[in-house]
Amino acid sequence: MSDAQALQSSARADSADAELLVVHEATQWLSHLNDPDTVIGRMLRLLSQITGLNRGRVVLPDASGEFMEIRYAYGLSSDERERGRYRVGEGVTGRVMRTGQVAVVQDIDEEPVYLTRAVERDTLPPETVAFLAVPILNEDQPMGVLGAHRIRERHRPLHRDITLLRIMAALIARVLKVDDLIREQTAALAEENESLREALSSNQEARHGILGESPALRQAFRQTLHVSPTQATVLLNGESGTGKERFARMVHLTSPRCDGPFIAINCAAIPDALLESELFGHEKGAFTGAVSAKKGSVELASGGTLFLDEIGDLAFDLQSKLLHVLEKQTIHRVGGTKDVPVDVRIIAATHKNLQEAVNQGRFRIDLFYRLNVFPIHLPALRERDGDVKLLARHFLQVASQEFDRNATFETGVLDRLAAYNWPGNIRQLENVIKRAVLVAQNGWITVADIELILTHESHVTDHLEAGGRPDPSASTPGPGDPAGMGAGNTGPDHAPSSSPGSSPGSPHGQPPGRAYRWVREDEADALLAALEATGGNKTQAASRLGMTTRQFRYRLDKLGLHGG
Ligand SMILES: Nc1ncnc2c1ncn2[C@@H]1O[C@H](COP(=O)(O)OP(=O)(O)OP(=O)(O)O)[C@@H](O)[C@H]1O
Repeated sequence: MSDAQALQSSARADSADAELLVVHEATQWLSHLNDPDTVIGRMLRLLSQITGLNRGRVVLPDASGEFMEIRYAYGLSSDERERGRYRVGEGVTGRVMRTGQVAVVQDIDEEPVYLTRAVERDTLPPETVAFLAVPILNEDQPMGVLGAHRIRERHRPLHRDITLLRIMAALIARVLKVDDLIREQTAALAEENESLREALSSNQEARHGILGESPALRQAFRQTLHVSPTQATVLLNGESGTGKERFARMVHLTSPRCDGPFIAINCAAIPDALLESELFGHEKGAFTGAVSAKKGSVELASGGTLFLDEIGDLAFDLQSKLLHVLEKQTIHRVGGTKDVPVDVRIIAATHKNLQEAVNQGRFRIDLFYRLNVFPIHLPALRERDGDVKLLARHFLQVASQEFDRNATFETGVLDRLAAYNWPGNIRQLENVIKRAVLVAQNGWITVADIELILTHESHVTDHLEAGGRPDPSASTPGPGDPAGMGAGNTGPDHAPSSSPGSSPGSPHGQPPGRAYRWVREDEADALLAALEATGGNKTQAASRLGMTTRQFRYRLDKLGLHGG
């Protein structure tokens, strides 16, 4: 039966019929339990329209449990609803909530406990008005109050109205209980959903070898996932060893170009004269030694992604040529006469403040704008709250497997590691853990082992600082990579003489803004011992010392050792 039909019927109904009608209708709506606004709203409307119990309201405790507020009502304005706020125990409604007993106020004008707070007296009929309030009970405990006004001079006996209100309160209790249950379950599902989403996203991070829970890292991760599906050029900025290449690979692997090539070039590692042909290729006979034509990295990366590390070190004339690639998607091979079309996405990285390099006239502003379309800052390890311990545990596991050891951190080691400043960031931490695994006695990495390694690290730092350094424009506040024996930047990849950014004023002819670790005489023993232990296998010996084979060879060479 519709509400309108119910109303028509009410005109004919005597008082008993009216009660039955209300109860019958109310139970019909219980199938809409998941919508308490509608169900309770309709119940209150029926009470008013059929039985004359007016301005019905359901008053429930708020989140504090100390106050009650009108949550559902019929015939009250929004102002009146808002005013209907009572402390538990206060007024008639508050008392019903506290005692769990029915309250009958025969004449609201005569009852001092009645507050006249929600509905002002002059908005009510002039004749005597009664107020009835019944508890809404959940297993005998009041969970709220149902109240309504009643004109006292009427034919329906009071006790029948009270009974009707009690029945309605019982039905409302059901509705509210189900609503609570739905809310609880929805919150639990939302929480589960959130943790699944988190797990999924950290799985994705793990899949790309990027570990870390710190907000700073997760922000960089989110930005990366946001930009990767597009074709936008990305500029990664962060100190050495913060994972710029890792992130560049992730952009590629999560982009539509993932099936194409990923080519990485370190602009600081290749002399200017070679870098042009390395990037753009050359034609046969373009220069002495160009015995055949060769494609450059930009061409080789066509259909995929080109990662240009240390872009701040790119020589000025090459900056123009790179700009040309970005603008025209064509390249010009050295010694060539025609433009070759390419389809490449560029990701650049720098540890320098490029904006400052632009201000100082060392970097083209137009190229800067082209590259800086979507900058992502990779936080230094010391800015990644909690990540040192997480990464240390990870590298311990990796190094233990690599060196076939079963190493464990002694208590206190993780705290010591977390307190260190890590100027060489994740690469430095990785190398420190490798070395710790190698020196560990009986499988225990002690605080003393770590102290020793970190002291060595600090000496390297001091050495670098004493040797002069950082370009004030560098974003790196400390030495770029004092990562000790295995420092990734040491060696031919970063040979000072090969840097196009070398400045005559920089110490040892190092490129500005980057600190390099020099090969130390006292490393000779360690190199030879590693060689001996691995039967002369340089790859394994390098790995024992946490270096690449190239770095290992470079050191042997510099120290005049030939290692068999
Ligand atoms: N979030 C990470 N989780 C685990 N390993 C990481 C993470 N970030 C970087 N690494 C590791 O740290 C080392 C340095 O990373 P990467 O070479 O990407 O740094 P980079 O910023 O490009 O350094 P550089 O500027 O010196 O080239 C690598 O061995 C890399 O695998």
